[in-house]
Amino acid sequence: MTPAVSTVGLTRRFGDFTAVQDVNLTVAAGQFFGFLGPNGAGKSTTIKMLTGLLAPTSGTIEILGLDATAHPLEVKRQIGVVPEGLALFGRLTGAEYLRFVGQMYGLDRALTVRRTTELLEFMGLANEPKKLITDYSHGMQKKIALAAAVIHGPRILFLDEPFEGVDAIASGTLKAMLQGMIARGATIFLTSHVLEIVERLCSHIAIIDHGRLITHGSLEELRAGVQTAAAPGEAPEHLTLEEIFIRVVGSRHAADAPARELTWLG
Ligand SMILES: Nc1ncnc2c1ncn2[C@@H]1O[C@H](COP(=O)(O)OP(=O)(O)OP(=O)(O)O)[C@@H](O)[C@H]1O
Repeated sequence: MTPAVSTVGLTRRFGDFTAVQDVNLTVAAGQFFGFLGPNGAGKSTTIKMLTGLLAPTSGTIEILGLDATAHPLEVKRQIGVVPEGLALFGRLTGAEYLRFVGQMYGLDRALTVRRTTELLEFMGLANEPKKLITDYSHGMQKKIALAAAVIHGPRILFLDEPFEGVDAIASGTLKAMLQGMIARGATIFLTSHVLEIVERLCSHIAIIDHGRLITHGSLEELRAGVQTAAAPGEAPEHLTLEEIFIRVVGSRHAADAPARELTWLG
């Protein structure tokens, strides 16, 4: 089956600095994929390239079998994105913004209006219809960005830190929505530092560090990769994703860790 996302040698430089280096990544269609890494590892830069917000320096990207550079519009029709910086139109109300986005995707007016109403209610944003997006709280802005990313029914959803700043109740609703999309055959590509959520939602994981992909596979494969051999008769350790992440990434950073005590603090 054609992968949802496939990159070969994906690289992005900013001047002399290489933010993403030679990344070969495959995400099968229908996967709930978690893209992890420490701060500054290259996650947002990679998502921006996959979604056409940033040009790669070199390498290729295929989205659902389409070359993303050669077919940018076809690709954009199939994907939804909640980028790092959200990029909303603050002077519009939530409803105005969703109607605008729906029409940009070519949905007819009646469908756009229907989905706008459904999405605002679903996200708990229907109570203050006159409020401008610029006056939304951070969590509300995340929700309207997510609503805009799904209004056209994308086959792949790219989410950069979707749960950051979203309250527990809304986060439960969002998780249910994402799981529903997966059940109906969509692919979700997600970055998050909340590893507990990633562990609960994602079946496949990649970890990037200093711009390079360091591991890539199902959660079970990652677990097996770092598992210490169990003694005969002893059950193998059941490592959480957080423990796996710390073992894989932490060991690479141990050498450059600063002194662990701030003696002037009390
Ligand atoms: N426009 C830019 N110009 C120069 N450097 C950049 C630019 N964008 C990103 N970088 C650098 O590229 C590296 C990767 O950044 P990126 O935002 O992709 O990291 P990230 O993994 O998303 O981090 P975080 O988890 O902190 O959001 C960082 O060192 C960052 O400073």
